[in-house]
Amino acid sequence: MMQQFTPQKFTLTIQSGKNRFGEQEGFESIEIRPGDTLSIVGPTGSGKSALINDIENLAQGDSVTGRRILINGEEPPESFVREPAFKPISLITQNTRCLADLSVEAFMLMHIRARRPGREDLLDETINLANTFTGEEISLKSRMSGLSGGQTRALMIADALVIGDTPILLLDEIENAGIFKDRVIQSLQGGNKAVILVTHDPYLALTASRRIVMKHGGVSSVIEPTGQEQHLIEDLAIVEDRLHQIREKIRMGAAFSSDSSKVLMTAAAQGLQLNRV
Ligand SMILES: Nc1ncnc2c1ncn2[C@@H]1O[C@H](COP(=O)(O)OP(=O)(O)OP(=O)(O)O)[C@@H](O)[C@H]1O
Repeated sequence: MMQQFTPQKFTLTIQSGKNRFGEQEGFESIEIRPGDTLSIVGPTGSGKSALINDIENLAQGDSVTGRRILINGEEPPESFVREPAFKPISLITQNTRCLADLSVEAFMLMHIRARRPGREDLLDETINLANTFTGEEISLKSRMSGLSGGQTRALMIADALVIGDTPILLLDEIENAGIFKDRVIQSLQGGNKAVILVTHDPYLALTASRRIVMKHGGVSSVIEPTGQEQHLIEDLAIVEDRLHQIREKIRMGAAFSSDSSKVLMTAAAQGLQLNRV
């Protein structure tokens, strides 16, 4: 029987370890509860994936960083790590691929039977949600192995949200995955999960409720926004929207005239000014 977690009672704690130079990290412990969003930022090689992996593997001082991950204040039982049905954490990376040569329908039903027996109704909900995340529609009859990278990620995220139902969701740089990230984030924020995402995307990084900054393989600081960044977030949303429109036009094969840039910059400037009023 699968483990059910009560969101109100679930806490994941990261206890600090050491950076690449053997120095203690810049925090003692970080507590994460369902409903929290945390972004992990930092330059290449700064230890973002290592942090995500520590959380995924529920490290107990046994990784290169020496961090420990507690569940509800205690060392989690071995079954949380080894048995997929008990694991309270889902991880989706850019490399998440499905090797099963099944139809989408058969794969999803298999997962529902393992995690949510009797809830076959979740199949449609999952596919519909996945199709809001991707521009290329996924059908129940598609082969899992034939899905594009964007379709696979869209389906895996919808699956983690609707069927997996784990209290912690880890996303490793999903912004490059050919999905509508704003829609994904909206869905993630509505749920009773904690979302921890590694990102190089300014909008995703700033909209999280806490920002973990990585340096030399360790956490150098944890920023808790005070509201001062709100204007910047609103401006970024306008810029993002313009970029999205251009990206979609390019995908559809559009070419642009020499006026396009002027029109774009004026529209963006107007948007930013309106935003200031
Ligand atoms: N605290 C640490 N002590 C020792 N080695 C570490 C530590 N943290 C990370 N490393 C090692 O440093 C290397 C780079 O770390 P990692 O892949 O996590 O960086 P990253 O920020 O995810 O990089 P990228 O942005 O390129 O994906 C890895 O080999 C990792 O095992």
